[in-house]
Amino acid sequence: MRIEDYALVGDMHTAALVGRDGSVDWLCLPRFDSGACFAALLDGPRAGRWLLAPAGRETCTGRRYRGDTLVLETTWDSPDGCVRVVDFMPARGEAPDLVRVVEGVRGRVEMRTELTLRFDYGRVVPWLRHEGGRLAVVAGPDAAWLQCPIPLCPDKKAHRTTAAFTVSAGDRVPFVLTWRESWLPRPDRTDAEESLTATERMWTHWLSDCRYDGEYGEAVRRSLLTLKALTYAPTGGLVAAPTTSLPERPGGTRNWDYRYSWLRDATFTLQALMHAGYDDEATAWRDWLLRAVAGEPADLQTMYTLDGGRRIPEWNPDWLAGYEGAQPVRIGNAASAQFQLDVYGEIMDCLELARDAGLRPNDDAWDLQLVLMDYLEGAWRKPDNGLWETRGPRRDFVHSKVLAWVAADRMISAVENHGREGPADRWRALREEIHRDVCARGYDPGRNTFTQYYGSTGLDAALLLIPRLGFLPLDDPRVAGTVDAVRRELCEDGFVHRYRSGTGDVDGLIGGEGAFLACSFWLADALALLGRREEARELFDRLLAVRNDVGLLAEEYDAVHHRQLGNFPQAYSHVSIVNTAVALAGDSRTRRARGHPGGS
Ligand SMILES: OC[C@H]1O[C@H](O[C@H]2O[C@H](CO)[C@@H](O)[C@H](O)[C@H]2O)[C@H](O)[C@@H](O)[C@@H]1O
Repeated sequence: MRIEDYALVGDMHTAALVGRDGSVDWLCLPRFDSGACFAALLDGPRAGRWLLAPAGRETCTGRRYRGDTLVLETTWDSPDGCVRVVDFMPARGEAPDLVRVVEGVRGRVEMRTELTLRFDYGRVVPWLRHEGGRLAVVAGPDAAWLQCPIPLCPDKKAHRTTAAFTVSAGDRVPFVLTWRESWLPRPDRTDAEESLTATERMWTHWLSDCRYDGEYGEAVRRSLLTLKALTYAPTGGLVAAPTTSLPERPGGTRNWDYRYSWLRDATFTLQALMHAGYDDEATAWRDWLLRAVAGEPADLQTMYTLDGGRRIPEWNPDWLAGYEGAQPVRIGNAASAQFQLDVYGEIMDCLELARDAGLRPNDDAWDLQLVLMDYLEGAWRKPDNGLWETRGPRRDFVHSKVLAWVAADRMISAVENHGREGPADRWRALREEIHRDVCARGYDPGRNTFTQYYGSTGLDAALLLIPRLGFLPLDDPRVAGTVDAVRRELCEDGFVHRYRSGTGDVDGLIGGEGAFLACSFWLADALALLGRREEARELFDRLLAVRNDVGLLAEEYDAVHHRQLGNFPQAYSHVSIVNTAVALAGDSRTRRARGHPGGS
């Protein structure tokens, strides 16, 4: 399956990817960052999957989400008959369920199912047994239970279960797979039909609070649902994506684990949620942030586990061949130990935005900001790994320094506009100093553009954020100059690359990558802010057209082969859909671009 052949179902603790062939090829249980029990995505069926489809048929003829929900309908239609599989994960009760209901629509259709559970990312082959009218699949700490009304044929040698059955028009055949710790008694039975009604109602109800009513409603609503699905309900933490190691170039090595909560990605998400009227979710994330980053400011991480934990060691499950052979597969993420200067600015920006939007105040926020700002005053000159998490030498990335400016600017704003107490004059002087430094060392007057890092002539799509961040007034020629330079030098068929990659000079990684979708949306935002709305709209429409048939986007796009690349679905990309749609609607809650305090 291509990456865009998958759709997402989830229960806000974890999520599954369902292919157009009716196979669930990715599912980590019990939460996003647990071991996968279906890892076929990264190694084919032997690593675990659950196929449920008409016998002898490959891909479906159509699929869609039911209305504004995460209930997926996959349909196979042929002259002989029509059948639908309805997939969803009910809101988490005592144990996670994946429910699949086969609906006979027309005629008679021969169906088959094949359930291959492999715990720990395909490594652990469990035992199968029948217990209490259900199939039990057990190994080590994991147990899964399958409940269905048809006879199953466990293949004890191959350690998988198959079944063949026929559905006629009007038939409904429910399957429920439930996970539980192996030492606990078997879970209560789940009523598939009741769960279906409740799940539909839950998503529809959640989305009914959406305040966006612009022309891009369908794309915004699907993106909001996706972001909600990527949020870990117990803590408010958000995964960057529910997958690991979907390559940023076919067969390449840029394969990363995104099942963690990045401060940067989540900050953008907070903006999107607030734009759409989801203040409760935004508050939950703000409070997650304050818990996660409490501690020594020098120990601030760029990403945390879903509950705010800090240890995310990176390792390779070498038994997995990788998506279409892309090696290595990575679990964990070594970028968690990097120094990324921009994160401080993103935190300050996000907390100030929360104040501007009138989110319920949190007493700890300002104390934390004071401590972080103290640290930043001494640290902003240090080279860092940048927002792209380069694994090459640390540099003085211009975007990182701009974000240090943002940190000072938002602290001053909190004093000036929200009555917070702090050394505003000192911060004003710092803001001025950073501004001067960036304009002197990070700007190429010959080409009228900011550059990627001090001393480099390369460009960086992160510079597209300059207008939105308010670092310079919108009519400053350096702003349009930078936007046009990025467009000229980093675009491929209209899609924006993060920077020129491939040689290892910047990021220490050999081999290029696709166009980065979030950056492409940032170009649309920048054009809109510069008043070039038609260009912005045209680009936005092109980007929306790249979404798959159920409205989902990965991290990157291969503009040559027209394929999605990288982890999927990616919060960064969906956040960008919401933020750009709001920018195009000219929503007043889209702050920024308000000037250039602290420099010229
Ligand atoms: O390209 C190298 C880096 O790629 C990943 O980082 C990217 O994803 C993050 C999560 O969405 C995002 O915050 C960051 O800006 C992106 O560059 C990967 O996680 C890194 O380990 C890797 O070095």
